Amino acid sequence: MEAMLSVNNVGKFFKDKKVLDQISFEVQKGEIMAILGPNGAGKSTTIRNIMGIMYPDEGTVSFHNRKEIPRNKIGYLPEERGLYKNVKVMDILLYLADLKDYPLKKARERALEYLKKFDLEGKENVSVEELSKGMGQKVQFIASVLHEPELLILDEPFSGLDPVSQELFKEEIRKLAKQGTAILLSSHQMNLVEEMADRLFMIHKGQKVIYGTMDEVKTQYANFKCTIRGVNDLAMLQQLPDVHRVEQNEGTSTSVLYLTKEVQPAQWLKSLPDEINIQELVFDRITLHEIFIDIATGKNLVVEAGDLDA
Ligand SMILES: Nc1ncnc2c1ncn2[C@@H]1O[C@H](COP(=O)(O)OP(=O)(O)OP(=O)(O)O)[C@@H](O)[C@H]1O
Repeated sequence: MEAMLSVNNVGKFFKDKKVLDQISFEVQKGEIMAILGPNGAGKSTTIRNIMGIMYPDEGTVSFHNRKEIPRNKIGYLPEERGLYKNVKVMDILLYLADLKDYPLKKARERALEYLKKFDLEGKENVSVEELSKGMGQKVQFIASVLHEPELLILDEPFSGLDPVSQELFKEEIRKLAKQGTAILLSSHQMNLVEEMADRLFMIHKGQKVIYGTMDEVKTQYANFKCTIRGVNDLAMLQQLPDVHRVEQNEGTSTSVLYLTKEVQPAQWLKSLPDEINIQELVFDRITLHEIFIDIATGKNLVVEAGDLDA
């Protein structure tokens, strides 16, 4: 795979506080790479260092192995939304495309296609201030991709979108990756990340905690869990083999049994005692959402953490 963007041992200080420490990852051509982490973990600072809004105190950022980051090859949807208010939609799109040296005729054609695709047909002469929040976000997304960037950085692209618009964005992001765009996606919506990302980098307190493909992360970090509906005694469940932790929510008859890494699913299921009350049983792995909460809170659902050497 071809690395479009390489972040190498990046460190960043704000006064005496080190907010990024030895951050290294790559974004490859045609992949969706997610950058995740709790609030204040360092995601935006990482992105700002990539975008040249600020510069790393340690380490390097390179694009196609070159230190010069060509701005016209990058598309960026920042977390802070906001386009010039008193300008027509098409005018702002063409202005931004022109800043990226993109041919205007082609930009206009692509803008009209995108407006149609995002249900904004006929809005090209509407002033940006007349758009709803979601519509404004769609226009800003269009602005970030209009010039056919090789690397697209999307900071919380789904926030504030209705489910239909989320689907449109998802579809478009997947399509761009398929066409070869390298995509760096920052999002707190774990279900969407789980669905979309090929690889992920998780940062916590400015340091790497997970880096690998979604499959590797699931296999290595997402231990199995078994959800049983049925009235059962907590102590009995806790004594079952390979049970790491049991959660029972008050007022429901559902128990979630978190299992150890070594568990053999088929053997474990066979070993369940006859007296256990099972109305429903689901056996699956913990979700990315649970992995995230585990790391952010130290809840210890994930038994081991480290590098996947992806
Ligand atoms: N301009 C700044 N001056 C001083 N400290 C800063 C500055 N920008 C960010 N920080 C600090 O750097 C750390 C990382 O912040 P950053 O905004 O990168 O986190 P984040 O992962 O993007 O969080 P969120 O999910 O809340 O957007 C935080 O401790 C934050 O307080």
